[in-house]
Amino acid sequence: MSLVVEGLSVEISGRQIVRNVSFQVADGERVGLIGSSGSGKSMITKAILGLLPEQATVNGSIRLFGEELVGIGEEKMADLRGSYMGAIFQNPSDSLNPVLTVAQQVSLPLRLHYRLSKGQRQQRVESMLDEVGLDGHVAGKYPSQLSGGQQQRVAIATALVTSPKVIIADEPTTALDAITQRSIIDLLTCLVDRSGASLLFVTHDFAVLSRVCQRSYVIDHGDVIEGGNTQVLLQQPQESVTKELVKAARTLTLHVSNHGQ
Ligand SMILES: Nc1ncnc2c1ncn2[C@@H]1O[C@H](COP(=O)(O)OP(=O)(O)OP(=O)(O)O)[C@@H](O)[C@H]1O
Repeated sequence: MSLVVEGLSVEISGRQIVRNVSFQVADGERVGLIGSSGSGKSMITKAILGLLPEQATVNGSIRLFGEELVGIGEEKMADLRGSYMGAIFQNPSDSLNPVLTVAQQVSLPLRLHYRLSKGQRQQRVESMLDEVGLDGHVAGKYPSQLSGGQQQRVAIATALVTSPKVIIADEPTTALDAITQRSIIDLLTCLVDRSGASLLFVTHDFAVLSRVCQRSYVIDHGDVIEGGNTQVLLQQPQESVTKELVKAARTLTLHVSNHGQ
C-alpha cells in the first residue's frame, strides 16, 4: 500500500478542519478526493506533504510505504518528500520559481536529492521536458514567458523528474481553460500510469474526477462522507453532498451540449 491515512485530524487555532479522515491509496492506483470549496481537501494533502501551517495540530496516522509521517521531523520529512513524493498545485505561477529558467526549475529536485553529474541531470531534464510535450527551446525561458498550460507542464515535469512513487495533485487544472485542462489531465494520467506511481488527485469537479480516478472519497466539513468506485459514486451517489456535486457536473455538461445544438 503506497499511502494509508487513518483517523487523521487537523486543528488550527481551536478549529477542527479535518475530522478523523481515513483512506488508502494502493500501489499504482489513482484515487480522488472530491468536495466543495473549503471542505478540507487541501488541508488533507498538506498534512500528507508536511506543509501545514505551523500552528496546526495533527492527530492520527499517515503512512507512506509503511513509514509514519505524523510527528516526523522537518528534515526527514523534506527528505521523504523529495525522494518519494511529487506535488502539483492549482496555480503553476505560484508553485514555479519566477527567477529560475524552465531547465533550472526542473533540475532543482535532482540537485537537491540525487547525486548526478551535470550531464546526467541535463539529459534527465531534456527527456522529462520531452515527455510533458515541451520543445527544447522552452528550457531557457522563465515561467512568466510561458502560457498557463505550458507552466503546468513544467510543474508536472518538476514533480515527476525524480520518479516519485506517490504523486499528489491538488486541483492541478482548475486555473486552466477547458481544452488545456483536458490535455493536462490526460498527460498527467498517462505519465503516472507509465511511471507506475500512485496518484492522489484533488478536485471539486466530478467530470474531471471520473476521467482520472478509479476510486474516490467525498469530503465534507473535513470528514469523509462517502467513498468507493468513482463510476458507482457518479451513478448512485448516496449522500446529499455527493448528489449535489454530481448534479453540478451534469448541469455544466448539459449546459454545454444544449448550447452546442
Ligand atoms: N492557514 C489556515 N489557517 C486557518 N484555517 C485555514 C487555513 N487555510 C485554510 N483554512 C481553513 O480550512 C478549511 C479547509 O480549507 P481547504 O483549503 O482545505 O479547503 P479545500 O476543500 O481545499 O477548498 P478549495 O477547493 O477552495 O481549495 C477552510 O475553512 C479554510 O478556511
